[in-house]
Amino acid sequence: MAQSVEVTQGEPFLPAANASLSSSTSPSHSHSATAFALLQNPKIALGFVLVILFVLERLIRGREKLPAGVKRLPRLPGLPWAGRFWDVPETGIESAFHFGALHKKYGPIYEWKVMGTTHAWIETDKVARDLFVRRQRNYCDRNELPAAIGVKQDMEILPLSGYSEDFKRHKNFIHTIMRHSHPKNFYGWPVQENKKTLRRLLETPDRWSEHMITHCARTIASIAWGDPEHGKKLLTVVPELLKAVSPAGPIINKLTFLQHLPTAISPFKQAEARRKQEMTEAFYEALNDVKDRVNKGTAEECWSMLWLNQEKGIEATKCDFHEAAYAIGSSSFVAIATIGGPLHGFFLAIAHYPEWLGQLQEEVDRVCGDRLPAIEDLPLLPKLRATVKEVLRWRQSTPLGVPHEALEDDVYDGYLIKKGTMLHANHFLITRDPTLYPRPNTFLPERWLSPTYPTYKEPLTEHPNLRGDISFGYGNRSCPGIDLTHFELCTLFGALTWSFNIRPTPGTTPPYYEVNPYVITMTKPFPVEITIRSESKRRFILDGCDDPGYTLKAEKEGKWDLVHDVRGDALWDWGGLAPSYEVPAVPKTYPEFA
Ligand code: HEM
Repeated sequence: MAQSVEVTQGEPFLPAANASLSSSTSPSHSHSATAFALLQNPKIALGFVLVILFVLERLIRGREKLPAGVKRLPRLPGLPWAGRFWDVPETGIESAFHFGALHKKYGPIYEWKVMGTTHAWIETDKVARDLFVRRQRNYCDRNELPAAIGVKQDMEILPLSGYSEDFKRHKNFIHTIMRHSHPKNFYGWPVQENKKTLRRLLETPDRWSEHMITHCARTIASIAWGDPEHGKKLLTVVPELLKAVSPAGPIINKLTFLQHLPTAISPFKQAEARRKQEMTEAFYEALNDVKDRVNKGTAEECWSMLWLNQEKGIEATKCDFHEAAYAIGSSSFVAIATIGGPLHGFFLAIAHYPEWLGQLQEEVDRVCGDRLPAIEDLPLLPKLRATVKEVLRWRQSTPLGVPHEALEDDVYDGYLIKKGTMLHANHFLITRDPTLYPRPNTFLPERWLSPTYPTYKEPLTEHPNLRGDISFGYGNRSCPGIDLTHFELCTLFGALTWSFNIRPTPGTTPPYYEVNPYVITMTKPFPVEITIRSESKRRFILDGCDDPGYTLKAEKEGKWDLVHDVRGDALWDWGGLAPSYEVPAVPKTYPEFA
C-alpha cells in the first residue's frame, strides 16, 4: 500500500516529458497519446464524460417502449439520471423567466429532468386546467422535499402534504374555519390591525416593509389564536421552512442524493429536526394558550375556539390536538409571505405608476369621506379591487404556484406523463399571455375596469374580485385563503390610500423585478417617502389607535422575541426573506415578457 502511494506520487500519470517522447513514435499511437493527454485536463475530461452520458441518455430514452400512438413529451436535453443539473435556476422568479422563455421552443408542456426527478413545465392556462382541474384526481399529490424530508408524509403542513384521507380531513378543517370566520369579517381582527399599522407607518415610515410583514403576522395570529403576540412565533418559524422548500435554500435541494446521508452526519436532517421541534412548540404553545384563556373566560373569538368548542363541521374532521395545532398553525404561517408579497407590490406599483394613487384617492375619498374604507364599501370601490387584482397579477407571490405530482401514468393529448412527474404551472407566464392580458408587463388596473380589455367583467359592483384568480392555483389543491386575502388586501390598500401620499424617496431608484430568491417572492424593500395626507387624518389615526403594537423589540427577552436594531440604520430583513434592494452597478436586463 505504502509502495503504491509512493509510485503514484513520484510518477505523475503523464508528465509533459512523456507526452513529447510519445509524439516521436507512430501516428496512431501519437493520436491516442494526445487524446489521453487532453483527458488529463479536468475540464476536458468532465466535458468528455458529459458527452458520453448525454449520448447514453438519448440511446436509453430511444429504447423505452411506449404504447401505440403515445408520444413522449418534448424534453430538454440532459444526462441520464442527473439530467440538466447545471440548469437549476437559483431563484423562484429566475425559474419563471427561464422556463417561460423555453416555452417558445418546447411548447405548452415539456419535460426537464434533474437528479432522477422528471419535471413537467406547464406554460398555458389551458394545459393547467386540463390537468389540474379536469383530471385533478390524478394530479393532486405533492412532491418530496429533500431539505424538508418527510414533510409530504407527516400530514402536518397542508400545502406540502401528500394526497391521502388525512389530507382530505385537514383540508376540510381549513375550509370549515374559513367558512365560519369569513361572514364574521374574520372576527374584526384585520380592521383592528389596519389601524395599528397606520399608526406605525405614521411614526416610523422608513420601516414600512417591516410594518407590512408584522401586520400580516399579527392579523393572522389574532384570527388563529385571538392574540397578535403569537405572530412572533410565526415570524420565527417561517424563514427556516421557506428556505428549506426553495431551490435557493440548502444545497441538498440541488444535490438531492445528499438526502440519503444518515441523520448522525447529515446537517440537513439535523436542521430539519430542529425546525420541526420549534414549529411544534410554537403551535402547541399557541393552542394551549387559547385553552387557558377559554378556561379563564377571557378568550376572544378565533379559529382555535372553533376546534376547542367542536363547532359544527369541525367535529366531523375528527382532528386531535396535534392535528388541530398544525392545521391552524400551518394555515397561519402561509398568510404572511403570501399576503406580504402584494403589500410590497402595492408600494412598487405606486413607485412606478404614481398617477394611479391619485385616481385611487379620488375614488376612496368620494365613497368614504372622512372615514377609513370598510368591507361594506367594496361594491362602490372597483378601482380599489382592480388594484388588488392587478398587483397580484403584476408581481406574484407564487410565480410558479406549488408543484402538483402525478399519482399514475397518464396520456394527455397523445403525450405520456409518467407517475411521479412533478408538474409546475408557470403562473407568471400564464398571466402574461398577451391575448388575454394586452401590454402584459404594464401595471394596468384598467384591464379589469374597461370593456376594451378581454379580462373585463360586469357588474363592476362585483367584479373584479379574486374568486377563481389564477394566482391561487388550480383544482382540489387550490388555495383556501382567497377570501381572507381579498379582505386583508382590500381593506389595507384602502386604508393606506385614504391616509398617505406615497412615492419613492427622491433621488433613489426603485427596483423593477427584484424579489427575494425563495418560492414565495416579495419585492425587495426600497426607500419610500410616506406622508400623511392631512392634519385631520393624522388626528384620526392617533385618536383611533392609542397602541401601535410594535412587534419587534430592541432586545431579545423571551424565546420568540424578534429584534430590530434600533441603534443602527439596518432595516429588519426577516431572516433574509426581505433583503433591502441595492441598485446594481450594471443595470439588470429582463426577458421581454417580464
Ligand atoms: C396572496 C395571497 C396568496 C396566494 C397568492 C396564495 C397562493 C397559493 C397557491 C398558488 C397555492 C397552491 C395551489 C395549487 O397547488 O394549485 C396555495 C395553497 C394553499 N394556500 Fe394559499 N395563497 C395566498 C394566501 C393564503 C392564505 C391567506 C392562506 C390561509 C390563511 C392560504 C392557505 C393555503 C393553504 C392551506 C394551501 C394548501 C392547499 C392544498 O395543498 O390543498 N393561502 N396558495
